[in-house]
Amino acid sequence: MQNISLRANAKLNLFLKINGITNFGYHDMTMINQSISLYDDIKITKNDNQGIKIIDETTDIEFKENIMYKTVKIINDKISKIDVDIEINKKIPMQAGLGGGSSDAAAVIIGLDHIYNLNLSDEQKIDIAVKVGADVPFCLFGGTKYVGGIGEKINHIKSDNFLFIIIKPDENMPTNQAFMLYDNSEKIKRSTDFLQGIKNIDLDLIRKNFYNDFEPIISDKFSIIEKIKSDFYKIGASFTMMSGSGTTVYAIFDEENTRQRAYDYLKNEYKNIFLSNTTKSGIEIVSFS
Ligand SMILES: C[C@](O)(CO)[C@H](O)COP(=O)(O)OP(=O)(O)OC[C@H]1O[C@@H](n2ccc(N)nc2=O)[C@H](O)[C@@H]1O
Ligand SMILES: Nc1ncnc2c1ncn2[C@@H]1O[C@H](COP(=O)(O)OP(=O)(O)OP(=O)(O)O)[C@@H](O)[C@H]1O
Repeated sequence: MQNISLRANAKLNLFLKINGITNFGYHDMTMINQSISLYDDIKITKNDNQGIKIIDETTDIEFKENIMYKTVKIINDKISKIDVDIEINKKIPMQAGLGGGSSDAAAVIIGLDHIYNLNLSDEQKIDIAVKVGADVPFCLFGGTKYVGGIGEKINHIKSDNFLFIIIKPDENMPTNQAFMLYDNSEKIKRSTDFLQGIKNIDLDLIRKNFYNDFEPIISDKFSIIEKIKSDFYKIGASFTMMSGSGTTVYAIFDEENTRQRAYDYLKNEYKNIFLSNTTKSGIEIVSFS
């Protein structure tokens, strides 16, 4: 195999609780994550001993700063010599709580495993993934997952197919700063007890019990979060919440008609607005040769 094209799907956090700080400074989390049909296109092509090249005309990220470069380097240094050109067409908004960079990294792990016949086990993939970023293990699998630890404990759960609208406001929120704001804030006591034994995620459960510990803190900083939520509810959303460390806000709609009407209306006010559905995996292989 000489090349492989993949879709790296974004994620939404349907539920996010921060349990505390671990010994090495990262946070222990309880999350329910969902991969969605908003994706970056990635093409990996073997080159002839030309090293690692990232071809990206869609962002200003310096190529050695790209999370995909870091990912290839880990595999190159620990597992097998890698010489590839990686082309990316970036469509997932950045610093958004959508796990875009993490999904690109996961696509690189899966793509290299295929074209270099590395035969990596799930454990080996997770091991590489967690070195790159806390959200990368989830992105390797995607679908609907109960995620624990700093992001490396992944368990499958069933869920409905949800109809989303996603709005990314102009404001950005770097993840490390969001955790710092959380650490310095007054904590709201929350419980994850109700999650014990849950086998199926449906809209009713989400509406009654789900929350995101980052939401009140990031909403305090950016009033646009509450404005988007209020606009979503006014136009018929069944549930709306901020994703991850922000600033993206998503809404779930019961009916396709209501969602389409809401989208047609809200797109006049918000330029980064996306219709999106659930996907069963985080990374999809489109073609190879
Ligand atoms: C907020 C979430 O996006 C929710 O899905 C993730 O927990 C964050 O995952 P991520 O962006 O892949 O995180 P990383 O790139 O590994 O880390 C960015 C920064 O977030 C903080 N961080 C991240 C994950 C975690 N469990 N505890 C942390 O404290 C660390 O300060 C780190 O420097
Ligand atoms: N391939 C990439 N895609 C996106 N960001 C990248 C990439 N490589 C490096 N980065 C850097 O990582 C930063 C944020 O990454 P990303 O978009 O994954 O975060 P996010 O949207 O906050 O997601 P989350 O908080 O859910 O992990 C960007 O500002 C950018 O500088």
